[in-house]
Amino acid sequence: MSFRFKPVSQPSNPEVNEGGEKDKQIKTLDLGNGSQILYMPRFLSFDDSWKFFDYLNSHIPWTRPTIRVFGRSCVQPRDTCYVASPGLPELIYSGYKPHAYSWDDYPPLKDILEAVHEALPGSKFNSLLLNRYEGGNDNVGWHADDEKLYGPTPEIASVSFGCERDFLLKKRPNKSSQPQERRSDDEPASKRLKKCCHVDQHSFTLKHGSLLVMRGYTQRDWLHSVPKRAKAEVTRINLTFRHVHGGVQG
Ligand SMILES: O=C(O)CCC(=O)C(=O)O
Ligand SMILES: [Fe+2]
Repeated sequence: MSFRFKPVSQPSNPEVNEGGEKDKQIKTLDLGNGSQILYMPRFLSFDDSWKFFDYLNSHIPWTRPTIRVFGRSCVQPRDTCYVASPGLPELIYSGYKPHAYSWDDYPPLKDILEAVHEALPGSKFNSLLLNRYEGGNDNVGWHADDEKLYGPTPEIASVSFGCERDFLLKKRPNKSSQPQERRSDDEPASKRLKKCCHVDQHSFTLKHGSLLVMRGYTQRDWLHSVPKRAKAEVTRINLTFRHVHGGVQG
C-alpha cells in the first residue's frame, strides 16, 4: 500500500486551510547556544494526513510497554512502536528495548519519510519512534532524546496527526551548555539584558499534518514534553524520525 501525495498548496478542505503562501509557512525558533526549532504547520495536506492517521491507527502493532522511571516500573502512558533500518544498534530507553519493525512492513511510512527528507535537505533518517495518545490522559513527560546512539547534535523530525496537543520545551536545569553569548561592554545595560536573558520555556500546538524539527544542541540543553490535557478527547499519532549512528551505513 502506498499513498500518492497532493501538494500542500492544493488542499481539498478550504475551511481548514487558509491557502496560498501560508501553506508553506516555516517558523524558526532560535533557542540560543546552537539549538533551534523549525515548525511547519501544514507540512502535509489535511486529507493526506487523515489517510495516514487511519492507516497508522489500524495497521501499526501498537503496544503499551512497562518502562522504568526514576527506578519504578510503570506502564508507559501512551502506545508505541519502533521501526528501524536493518543493522542498526538496538534502541533502549527507560529500560525498555522495543522490537525494531521494518519499513517494508508499513509502506506509507516510507512515503512520509520521503516527504520529510525532501523538506529537510541533507537529512538521512533511519529509525522512527511512533506514539499514539488515545486521549488527554496519555502523555509524554519531560525528557530529552539524548541517547548516545543519536550522537551529540541529533536532528529529530516530528510529524503529528489527529488531535492537536501542546508540545512544551523548557531549558534543562543543570545545563552543560557553552557559556552565554559574548557581550560587549560598550553596549547599554538594557540591550545587554535583552541579549543574555533567553526565554527558557516555549510552547507549540502541534497541528494535524504538521512537522516540528529539533536541531543542534536541543537534546543536550532542553527538555520537551506533551502534557496531559483534560480537553483532548480524541486520538493523536506522532512520528519522530531519527538518525541512529553506528549502523552498517554509519
Ligand atoms: O508526541 C510528541 O510530539 C513527542 C514525542 C517524543 O518526544 C518522543 O517520542 O520522544
Ligand atoms: Fe522526545
